[in-house]
Amino acid sequence: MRRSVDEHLQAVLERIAPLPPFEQPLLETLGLVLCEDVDAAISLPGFDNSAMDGYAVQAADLAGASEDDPITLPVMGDIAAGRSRPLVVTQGTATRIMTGAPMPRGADAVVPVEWTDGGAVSVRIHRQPPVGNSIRRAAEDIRAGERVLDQGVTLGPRQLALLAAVGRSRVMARPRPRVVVISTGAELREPGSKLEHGQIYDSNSYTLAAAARQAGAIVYRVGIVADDEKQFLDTLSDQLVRADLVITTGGVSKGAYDVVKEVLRKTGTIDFPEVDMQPGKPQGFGVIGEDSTPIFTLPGNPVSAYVSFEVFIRPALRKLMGRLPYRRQSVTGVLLDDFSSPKGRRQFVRAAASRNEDGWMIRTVGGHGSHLLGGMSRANALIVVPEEVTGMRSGENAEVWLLDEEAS
Ligand SMILES: Nc1nc2c(c(=O)[nH]1)N[C@H]1C(S)=C(S)[C@@H](COP(=O)(O)OP(=O)(O)OC[C@H]3O[C@@H](n4cnc5c(N)ncnc54)[C@H](O)[C@@H]3O)O[C@H]1N2
Ligand code: MOO
Repeated sequence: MRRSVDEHLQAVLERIAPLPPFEQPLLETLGLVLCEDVDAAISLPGFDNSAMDGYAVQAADLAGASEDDPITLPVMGDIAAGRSRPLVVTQGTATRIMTGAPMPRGADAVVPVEWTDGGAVSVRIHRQPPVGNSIRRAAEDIRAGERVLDQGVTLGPRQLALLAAVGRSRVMARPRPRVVVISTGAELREPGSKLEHGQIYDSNSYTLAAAARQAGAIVYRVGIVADDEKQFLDTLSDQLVRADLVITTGGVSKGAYDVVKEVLRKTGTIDFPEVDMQPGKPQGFGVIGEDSTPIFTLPGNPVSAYVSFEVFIRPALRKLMGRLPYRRQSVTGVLLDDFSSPKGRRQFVRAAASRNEDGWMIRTVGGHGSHLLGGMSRANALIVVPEEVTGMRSGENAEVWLLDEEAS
């Protein structure tokens, strides 16, 4: 089976439904999509309060106060922030007040401490405050009952600030997808262990676990499963209970030991198309197990696995989370290198994109080989070369995806 990139992406997204929302503790919802309209239960501020450390007064008592002609008032008490018993300021008196403390009845202005001698028993004031000076009014920010957040927004630090301020400890949000990452291959060893000739360290499970976590998922990196049919199936069925999505790498091309494909083909619920792209031609996607959990079987070559994540899995994760848009931010920039591209396949070329006063400048990094991790580590972008294009030259405009940017 052959598919274009767009056909395969469409086939993937058709099988993925957003996860049902549930109520979660506030901090857990960072980066998640809010699934309720939130109306404020209280006003902000909840009461008139002081914007400054100083003295609550009746402004009329200070008419004419100046450096040359200060006015002294007796200080009747102290109001710290958090005080709930109301005080009263009567004519001809002052009360010391701290920032955020409730305004005492009778007072109509706050004199900042800088306009005074700072006295605790009596205070000498050398400037006249206008009525209302340094008072933060009840409800001037948010009115009780007002709609403060609409469902569909992605929750970030600023939105969490507001939710906490109006008293919400939990909100309805679409949860993080739980993603299981499995590497297959007899040649694979854990980083930190000793390699024999012919063995390599498993990097793909780290790439994919990190990429999925960055996309907002909770990740279980299972690590390495040897090319053994029973072990692979046992691992998979063990892991399915905690997965909203499974990713495997390796074992999907035409090798004699391509276990993943051999085993999963038998389920009949997973397609193994050749997708017209480079890298990332051998793809697998379908559903597995009682809950029809989506599973991606990515090619083992490290760059192919990573590019496949960006092209297919990141959009799938964003759909599970209900987050639009599915794609990375893409920009057009000026190419600084020449390269060729296979006809009929969409090529994703590792590149370094930087911005100067003329716009985005795009330089390719490393070679085209799907095993070249050095160049990939220096890339921050992928040049997207359309199927019909067979080469690009320095000076041409190119579309790139910025790999460190969220699209908004
Ligand atoms: N005769 C053909 N051979 C290959 C074809 C083809 O069409 N005909 N396609 C090539 C392409 S394109 C790709 S991509 C790979 C896909 O291979 P598999 O998915 O079967 O993966 P493996 O054979 O297991 O591994 C390929 C390569 O990647 C290394 N690898 C695997 N897993 C990891 C890992 N977890 N961390 C780091 N590196 C890993 C593995 O050692 C191999 O070098 O097939 C081509 N062959
Ligand atoms: O298509 Mo493979 O994924 O290029 O190296």
